[in-house]
Amino acid sequence: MDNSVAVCAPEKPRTCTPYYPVFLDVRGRFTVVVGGGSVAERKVDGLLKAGARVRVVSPDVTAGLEVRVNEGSVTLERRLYGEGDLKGAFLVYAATDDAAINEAVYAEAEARGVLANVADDPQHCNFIVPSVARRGSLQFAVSTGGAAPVLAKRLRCELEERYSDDWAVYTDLLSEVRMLVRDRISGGETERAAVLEAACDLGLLGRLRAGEVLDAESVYIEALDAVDESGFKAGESR
Ligand SMILES: C[C@@]1(CC(=O)O)c2cc3[nH]c(cc4nc(cc5[nH]c(cc(n2)[C@H]1CCC(=O)O)[C@@](C)(CC(=O)O)[C@@H]5CCC(=O)O)C(CC(=O)O)=C4CCC(=O)O)c(CCC(=O)O)c3CC(=O)O
Ligand SMILES: NC(=O)C1=CN([C@@H]2O[C@H](COP(=O)(O)OP(=O)(O)OC[C@H]3O[C@@H](n4cnc5c(N)ncnc54)[C@H](O)[C@@H]3O)[C@@H](O)[C@H]2O)C=CC1
Repeated sequence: MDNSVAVCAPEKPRTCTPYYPVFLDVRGRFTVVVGGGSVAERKVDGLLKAGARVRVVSPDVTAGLEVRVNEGSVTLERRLYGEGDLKGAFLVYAATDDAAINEAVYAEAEARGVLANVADDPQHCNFIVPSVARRGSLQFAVSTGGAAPVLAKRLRCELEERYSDDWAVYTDLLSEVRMLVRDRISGGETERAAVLEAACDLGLLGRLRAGEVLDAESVYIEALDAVDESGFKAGESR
């Protein structure tokens, strides 16, 4: 596999920024979205799904955002953006239809050392927003590095079709098995990984779909047996 850093051809600089992907914990964090159109609404929805506190600054908002405001999940400053609006923000989104305002929002964010996303200008984004498919703890975030957002969306839709909701149940089950492995297997990472790999080879998803009731304890034992059979010493006291 080629691990080299993407090198931009000078004539095509924007399509090959080597973005660094992360999953941020924004629960309870204060975020500001400037603008109230459909793009702002999409960014707000993503933030709410992740548990952020959201303030929207915009003289008008979409019907969808109005619902969010009325139900109390978003606070709205129903006015134009003014310098100082980003104070205390953890993340900032500039999503107005006015390029000069978006630029001013970016400049204030920069001055405050806050990460900013600018909807109409990938060159002035500290981060871009991926297309996301969620299945409980399992998340797929797709980015084209700003090259073709519609492709990111297409791939997200394909992932949603390919990975049904039972993947969330399967992921939770593996998480519980992992807790048991961590508590009980005294060996090193290699021993623990072997049991967890074995758990992944038990066809659990198909069995869950077939209606089998599986609990972490029984899966743990089964995985341990599979490892024992393969001759590996898990170093565990059962
Ligand atoms: C760089 C980035 C910055 C950012 O927004 O973070 C950016 C930038 C721009 N998008 C533009 C247009 C469109 N964007 C979408 C859709 C989405 N755009 C999203 C992200 C991103 N868009 C970031 C890069 C993501 C990546 O790496 O690929 C998604 C994934 C996530 C989200 O927004 O939540 C979400 C799909 C969510 C989903 O459904 O899964 C559609 C389609 C649609 O709306 O159905 C169109 C119309 C078609 C078209 O023009 O391509 C324009 C031109 C504006 C103009 O011409 O005025 C710019 C500006 C520019 O490229 O210069
Ligand atoms: N990144 C992305 O995913 C996409 C980006 N875009 C770009 O995003 C921008 C916004 O797109 P839409 O939501 O469709 O636009 P829109 O025209 O529906 O909404 C713009 C919003 O900004 C508000 N606004 C305007 N001036 C303001 C100010 N000074 N202070 C606060 N709010 C202000 C308006 O009241 C309105 O609510 C456009 O520049 C568009 O080119 C468009 C499509 C996708």
